[in-house]
Amino acid sequence: MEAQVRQEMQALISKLNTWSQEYYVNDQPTVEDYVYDEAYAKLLKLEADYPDLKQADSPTNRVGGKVLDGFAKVDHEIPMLSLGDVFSKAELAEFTQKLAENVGQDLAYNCELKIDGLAISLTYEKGKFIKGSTRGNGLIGEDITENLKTIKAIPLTLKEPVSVEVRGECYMPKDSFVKLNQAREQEGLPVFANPRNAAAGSLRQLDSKITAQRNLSVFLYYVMEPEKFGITTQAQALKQMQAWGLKVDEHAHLATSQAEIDAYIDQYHDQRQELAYEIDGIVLKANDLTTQKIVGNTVKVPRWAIAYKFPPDEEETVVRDIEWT
Ligand SMILES: NC(=O)c1c(N)nc(OC2CCCC2)nc1O[C@@H]1CCC[C@@H]1O
Repeated sequence: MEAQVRQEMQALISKLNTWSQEYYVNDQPTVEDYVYDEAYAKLLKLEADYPDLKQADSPTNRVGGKVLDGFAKVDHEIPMLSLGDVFSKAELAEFTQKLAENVGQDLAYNCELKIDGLAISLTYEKGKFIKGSTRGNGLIGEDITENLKTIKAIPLTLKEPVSVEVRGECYMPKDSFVKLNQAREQEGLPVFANPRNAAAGSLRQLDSKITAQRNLSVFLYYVMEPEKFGITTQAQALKQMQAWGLKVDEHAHLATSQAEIDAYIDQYHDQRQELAYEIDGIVLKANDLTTQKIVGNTVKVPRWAIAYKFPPDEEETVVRDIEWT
């Protein structure tokens, strides 16, 4: 009997985890929501009837029971760096010009959208998600593992049993942000100023059941110790993370000229309204990881990457310029 129940549980878990990966990571669902919900309810019932048969990678483990009374601190052995900013294509060209002179050759740059969220770190041990934290001040962050486990875009188990730390951005999609603020207005609660603040507030909940309701998502953009996995470029790092089952923004583009970089900026400055999430610019990274190592970092930011920030939207400045007497 037990073996049969365990088998039924494992069948449900693998279907639910596959459907979750398709919907939340690949954004390509293959079943309707009610199919997922029915299977999830069946699994919950089985786990209630046979609690000691509950499996470790069951999706029901995503929403923990306990409410924390604080967040433990996490030491980032390798600091979580920030990014230097430029605000014009001219400044950006200066940056790439200087870097090319410094390195003695023209570089290929991996262009990525700059997701307007908050930086997080995820640690997997033999493919299992075991710890997640905020960037904090770059050296010390907060352990928010319980809250990150509720985010369905973060797989609890990778497709390969690798032990790796990855870093990325946690964000709240635009439509979730609008719905959340409408609900808060209904309840007479203060609304969030922007999706970034809403994501930060949602990740800092001591009760992970609240985080679970906030529809957060993530994009991963960094593999720690890439040489351990034979990764030699940033483009390859993104591909490898996707192969492991991690969510990576598909808008990245490898540019080999300033013209290509400028075209990428124009493309996404225009298209950003259509994106399901807010971006505040683009991030340029020297694609070759050996070059990154040679160029190195300052205390706060890498010398091999830069953020180009979009100018604030026109309508915003118009509002700001009006004398509100
Ligand atoms: N917000 C982003 O989309 C983003 C990105 N696509 N790529 C990076 O690369 C890191 C790697 C080393 C230093 C910056 N950082 C990003 O955001 C930074 C992280 C910390 C402050 C910014 O949010």
